[in-house]
Amino acid sequence: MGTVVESANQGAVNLPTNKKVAVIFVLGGPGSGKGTQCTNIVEHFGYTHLSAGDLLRAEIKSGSENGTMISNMIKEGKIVPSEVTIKLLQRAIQENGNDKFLIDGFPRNEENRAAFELVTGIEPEFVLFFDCPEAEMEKRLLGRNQGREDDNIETIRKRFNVYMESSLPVIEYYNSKGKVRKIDAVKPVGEVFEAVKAVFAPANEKVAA
Ligand SMILES: Nc1ncnc2c1ncn2[C@@H]1O[C@H](COP(=O)(O)OP(=O)(O)O)[C@@H](O)[C@H]1O
Ligand SMILES: Nc1ccn([C@@H]2O[C@H](COP(=O)(O)OP(=O)(O)O)[C@@H](O)[C@H]2O)c(=O)n1
Ligand SMILES: [Mg+2]
Repeated sequence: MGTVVESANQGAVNLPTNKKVAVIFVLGGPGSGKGTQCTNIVEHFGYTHLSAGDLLRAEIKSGSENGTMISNMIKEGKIVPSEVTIKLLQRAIQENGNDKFLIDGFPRNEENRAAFELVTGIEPEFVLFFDCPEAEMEKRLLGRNQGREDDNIETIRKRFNVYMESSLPVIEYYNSKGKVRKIDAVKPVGEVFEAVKAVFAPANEKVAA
């Protein structure tokens, strides 16, 4: 594994002192296959998968006071204020015994990125970026069938706009720091995972393929 980063413990919801965690951000457009590949990575390389979208959807279901706001933002394809999402991520990291995490779908804009760094002091080991053409992502989202309120063509278009305007710049930021591992995500699931394995295997040799 690469450098392990220690939490700076500056935020309102702190990670336990000295809890060392390695974080990989998993980014890419809506429908690029982030969740699908995270499931494979968990199985093969022992990471814990934290999907920002899943945590937000669970927060709605839990009847939280923020539920209505989160639900409205997801229906509009907008990005929820980072303090809400970061608290959910911090809690999930804190409650988990593992020390290595895939953070899927976060940071999605500059505000997410800067606030997470400030509050947790965590820098990602690297960013796994699933690069996929919009037409393929659209086809996948329309066929996803998970009953999601945002997988309709109107919201999908809004999510693509947010991705282009707000999320791609975050990927560019990490690219300029040499941290992006880009994967061609248009291929079938198994082929994409072969490319993912090539990124993870050198640092995780303890786990058999
Ligand atoms: N490489 C792939 N080829 C075809 N379909 C895929 C591929 N990867 C994922 N899918 C399907 O596309 C949809 C979106 O995948 P998902 O992993 O949920 O993407 P994301 O989390 O990036 O939105 C799902 O229905 C999934 O089964
Ligand atoms: N960092 C994040 C991640 C998701 N979200 C919200 O959750 C929605 C769904 O995110 P997701 O990651 O589950 O979506 P996919 O990229 O997996 O299709 C986004 O469109 C946003 O409305 C957010 O506000 N902030
Ligand atoms: Mg997803």
